[in-house]
Amino acid sequence: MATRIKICGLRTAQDVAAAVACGADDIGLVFFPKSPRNLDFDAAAELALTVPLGVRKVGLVVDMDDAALDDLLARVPLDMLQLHGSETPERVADIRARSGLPVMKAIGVATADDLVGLDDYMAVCEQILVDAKAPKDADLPGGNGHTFDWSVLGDVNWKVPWMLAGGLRPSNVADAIRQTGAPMVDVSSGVERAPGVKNPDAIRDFCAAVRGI
Ligand SMILES: O=C(O)c1ccccc1N[C@@H]1O[C@H](COP(=O)(O)O)[C@@H](O)[C@H]1O
Repeated sequence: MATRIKICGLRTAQDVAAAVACGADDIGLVFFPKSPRNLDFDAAAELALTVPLGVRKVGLVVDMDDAALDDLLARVPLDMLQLHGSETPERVADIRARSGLPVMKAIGVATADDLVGLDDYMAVCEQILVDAKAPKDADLPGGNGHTFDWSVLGDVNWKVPWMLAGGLRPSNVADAIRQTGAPMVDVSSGVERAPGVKNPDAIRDFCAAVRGI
């Protein structure tokens, strides 16, 4: 089966067109004010109109409260939520019920210890995203371009579909897939020319590297 590709942090119609032209399956819209990829809800609603049917629009949120979440869902047509904060399994279940959308929970990984609570999350969400754990002093909990030791994923008994993220780039994504067997990959900073500014050539190279496996 073809590896599913998500390109995250798209901010313009040109970004969307580049990702779609290269065969991206999912596009990520970031709703986190500290991020250089942040979108306000009006801009996201407009951008969503440019995404063809069949390409999944994933809304990335970080510990968003119910009021903001309700507002987001009322204004932007999303197909999935990516929870990239410190949401507990109970909060993930709440958001899933409240939103009625499939939910992907991000887990930050540095060592195998970070995977200890994984079963509790797999019980309450449709999909898991494994990302590099952000450094303690980082402004962002993801989107930092850091990789992690992929070998720690070797012993995981996956009970839901999973996606690999964290420092993926055109030059390492094929190795990452070969080493981990990831069925889905996600990239943000690895296909940018500057924080929040996507590079269409890098998006093309990334997708070609994935499809070339
Ligand atoms: O991209 C962001 O700005 C971001 C902000 C807050 C949380 C997560 C964010 N991005 C996600 O982080 C991973 C890894 O990104 P990168 O490829 O290492 O830059 C990815 O899942 C993004 O969706």
